[in-house]
Amino acid sequence: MSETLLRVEELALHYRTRQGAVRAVDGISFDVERSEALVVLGESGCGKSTLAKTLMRVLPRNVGHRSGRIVLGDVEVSALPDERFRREVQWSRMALVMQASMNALNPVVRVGEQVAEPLRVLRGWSRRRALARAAEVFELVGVSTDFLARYPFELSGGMRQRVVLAMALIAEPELVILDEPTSALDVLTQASIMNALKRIKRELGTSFILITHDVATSSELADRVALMYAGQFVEVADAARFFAEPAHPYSQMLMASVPRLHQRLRPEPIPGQPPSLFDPPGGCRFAERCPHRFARCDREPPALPFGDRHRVRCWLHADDAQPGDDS
Ligand SMILES: Nc1ncnc2c1ncn2[C@@H]1O[C@H](COP(=O)(O)OP(=O)(O)OP(=O)(O)O)[C@@H](O)[C@H]1O
Repeated sequence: MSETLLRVEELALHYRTRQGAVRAVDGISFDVERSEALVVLGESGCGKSTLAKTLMRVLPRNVGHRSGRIVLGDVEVSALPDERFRREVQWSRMALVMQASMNALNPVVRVGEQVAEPLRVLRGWSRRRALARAAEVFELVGVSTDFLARYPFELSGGMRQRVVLAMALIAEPELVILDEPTSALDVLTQASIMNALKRIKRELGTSFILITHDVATSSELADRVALMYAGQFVEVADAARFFAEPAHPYSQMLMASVPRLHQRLRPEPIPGQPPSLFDPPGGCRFAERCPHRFARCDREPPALPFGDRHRVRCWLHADDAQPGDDS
């Protein structure tokens, strides 16, 4: 039986800047089940990293508005004070592999020690016990235990990325958030890391939120897909359904823009640019670029239910809305 691990309701995070508020995450709701991988797709700047950082509470100082509920298991983690969140949730129940974190390993500390560190800090384990556990996790992510005593500069990019993944997994969190974990790597290394993630999901029952702009790689792991646009999720659906029959016009155009082998039609780029997050348009945020725009798009569409666990933020899918309808 499936069981909800993470429930996010109306999450919003705006940054304060001299030019005004940047509405990087603006009313996002979704859930993730145990042992499920949700892939968050979206163009650069749409708010994907901000979503990850908001969930994990690793935010810069210039946070303006923050609201919404985050429930992990049966704990409303968004209501916990920082200190309790750090002690009880961060890294132990929910871990984050930040964008480019493989380049942020400490250059003067052996990688085994770095991976073992969270167990020493969070659980007070001895160095020896923590290193023994680090060796197990190295095997899980496909790094030979011979590498435990090496320094980061002695490892390839792919190996460093696996080490960072091991660090996220060491305390056996129920949820791991990965922000563009393979974008700097070659395709074979990407595929091998995706396979390791699939195995971990199956064997440990870990849930993943994988953030990426790479449709092809993400399809390997995805059970569900959320497509983000200008701070909002425009569609959330089962992966098979999303890839075969995307419902939102942006999803359809995104899928048509992905080059495929054996495809007769040429991939079509999406014309135009996403709106500014300083002052996003009042109606549908995709309307400017949408070939199906009609009068109702001047009003902001809600995330409309469209079958089981499928939501689409588009008036075309409101039962009573049709193109040509001026209401
Ligand atoms: N600390 C900050 N202060 C102000 N604005 C910020 C800050 N961090 C990010 N932004 C802005 O918030 C928006 C969302 O950024 P974010 O990094 O979350 O997007 P992204 O989808 O992860 O992009 P990418 O794929 O390029 O990393 C962008 O307009 C970005 O310029």
